[in-house]
Amino acid sequence: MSNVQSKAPAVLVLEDGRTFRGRAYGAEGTALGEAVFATGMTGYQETITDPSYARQLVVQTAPHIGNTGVNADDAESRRIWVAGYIIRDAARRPSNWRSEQSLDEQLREQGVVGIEGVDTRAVTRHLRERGAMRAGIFSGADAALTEGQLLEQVLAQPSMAGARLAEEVSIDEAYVVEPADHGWTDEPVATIAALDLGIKAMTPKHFAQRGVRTVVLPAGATFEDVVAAQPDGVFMSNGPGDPATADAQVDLLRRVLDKRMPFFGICFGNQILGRALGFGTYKLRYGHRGINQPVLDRRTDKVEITSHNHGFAVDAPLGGPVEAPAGRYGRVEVSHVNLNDDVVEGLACLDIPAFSVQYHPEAAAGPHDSAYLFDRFVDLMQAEKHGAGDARAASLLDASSESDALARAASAELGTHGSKVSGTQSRHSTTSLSSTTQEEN
Ligand SMILES: NC(=O)CC[C@H](N)C(=O)O
Repeated sequence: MSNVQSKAPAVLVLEDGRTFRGRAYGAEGTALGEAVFATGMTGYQETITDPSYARQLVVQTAPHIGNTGVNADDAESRRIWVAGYIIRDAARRPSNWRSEQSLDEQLREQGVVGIEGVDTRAVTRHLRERGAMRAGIFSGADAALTEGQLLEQVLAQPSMAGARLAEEVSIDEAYVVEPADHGWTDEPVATIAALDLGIKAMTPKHFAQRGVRTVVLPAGATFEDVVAAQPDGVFMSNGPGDPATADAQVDLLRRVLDKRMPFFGICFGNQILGRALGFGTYKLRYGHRGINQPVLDRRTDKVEITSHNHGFAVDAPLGGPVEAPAGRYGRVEVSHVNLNDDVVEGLACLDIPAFSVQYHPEAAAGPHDSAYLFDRFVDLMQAEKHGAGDARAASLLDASSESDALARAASAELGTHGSKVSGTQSRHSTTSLSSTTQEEN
């Protein structure tokens, strides 16, 4: 097997000077990016092909990687996007009936530098304490330089804060995903314009399975492009980089909201809605990346186990509804909260048809608990189309008056949860939703 031959030395260098030695995995050379850890026990192929990981060196906490190989169906986009890959034990031999290639081969083919044989638990603990940071993987001849020289390269790269990357991973030409492509046999129920900021393939699939046509537009699409798709609703996807740089998309979304077009956003899309409504965003210390994050839907009081990949979050108040700081969109409330650290995981507007979540209802990989959000968007578009928008707003209002009570009940229960660890990432650690942490992840 090709990965058995690959034993050149490799080193991971973090920006604070800590180094970890291992062996080359995938392509040999240099990879620079932000070191982050992902806790999913499955789904490595979906992880590496998620465009939101652009310019990141991903540490997998699952110790065995590559066991089931890779195949064309499970890729979430057209290529691998992680800038580098850090693992403990590489499978010597993929074993699965769906496997078409080994992961090691595919990383080589696409020129992605990795490192194996690293104590990924130690790397993860370090990043958890010190925060995600700039790093480099150097293998083969590149690993022969002195640690000082390698560190210099690590420090010469820009940091993730301030990075504008969505345009780099997006498409050049619009395309359409038809419901019929995914088994829908009736007439389409709606059309949406979806801004590809790093969209995952599973997202339009979810829409298609509900009868929705998705017109996927490049990240730089204008309001006129959106209108030309004649959409019943607008969607903004997940994507890499710092949401503070997404001014063009924030402006576009404001025009969408001004026209009262129904809106749904996922991850980067949630951060853009947050900004359009007038909230700020901030960088989390180490972020949420994995497939087992507990999130409370405050409208239903249900806890979902969810898929995450974000390093930034919206800075919005966790209490009841507030007037959107931007002034012209009425009231908004935090609809979803992460139960590990109180980070804002969703926003719901009460007076306009718009909502979003910070996590990944499309899963891929991950649990399917949150797929109801796609149904919620279809319902929202139908309600607007049939002039039932006011009734919808009223029903949201009812739900929101319940949500304080729900949050209090959740808080009482969480009080017995016994948190002990340093460092929540949230700006809201003193609020009523308790101060639990990310210990279990
Ligand atoms: N998956 C995403 O959309 C991530 C959004 C943003 N790049 C963040 O890290 O928070």
